Amino acid sequence: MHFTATEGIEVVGRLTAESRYQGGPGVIHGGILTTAFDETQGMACMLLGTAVVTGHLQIDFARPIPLGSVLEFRARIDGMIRRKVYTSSEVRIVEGAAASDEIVATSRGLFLKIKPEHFTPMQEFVDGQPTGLPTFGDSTL
Ligand SMILES: CCCCCCCCCCCCCCCC(=O)SCCNC(=O)CCNC(=O)[C@H](O)C(C)(C)COP(=O)(O)OP(=O)(O)OC[C@H]1O[C@@H](n2cnc3c(N)ncnc32)[C@H](O)[C@@H]1OP(=O)(O)O
Repeated sequence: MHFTATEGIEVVGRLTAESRYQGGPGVIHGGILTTAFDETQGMACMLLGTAVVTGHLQIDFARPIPLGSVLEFRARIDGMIRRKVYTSSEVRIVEGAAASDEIVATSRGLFLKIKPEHFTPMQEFVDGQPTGLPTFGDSTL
């Protein structure tokens, strides 16, 4: 996914529901949608200039999303208390047969600010090369 910062602490990202993302027949898998929300809300947190990890994420799947749809995610920071960053996000189908202004799924997530050394104990278990800290704009999904 590629992300763009908009006004305030908000980001927008797009994802095409490709065939390999199928869950039920003809529709996107809920886990893929959940991952995309995680990525989008994590990217919103990056606007704070600090690393975070997801502590809690809850998704409401409001409508089935047909494969082939282009999805637009919007995420923002709702508030911060100590290391806790509260975020929310919603997604619409912006291209494809089911495109409309209707929100098809929503998400709320709690992210925790961490220090980079959070990942140090895990590095020796990585299968392959760790990719390092991400920069704002692109994620691996
Ligand atoms: C270095 C760069 C990294 C990446 C930079 C961003 C990159 C962006 C790019 C794209 C975006 C990617 C986005 C994907 C991001 C993942 O997918 S990360 C992978 C999935 N998440 C994890 O692996 C996290 C695993 N869990 C943990 O490591 C630890 O549980 C945590 C989350 C760090 C918290 O542990 P801790 O630091 O010991 O925190 P702790 O002191 O217990 O609690 C602090 C506060 O948080 C609250 N809290 C903690 N956990 C929870 C919870 N689950 N529910 C509710 N409250 C909680 C506590 O109650 C406490 O509250 P207060 O007392 O302050 O009121």
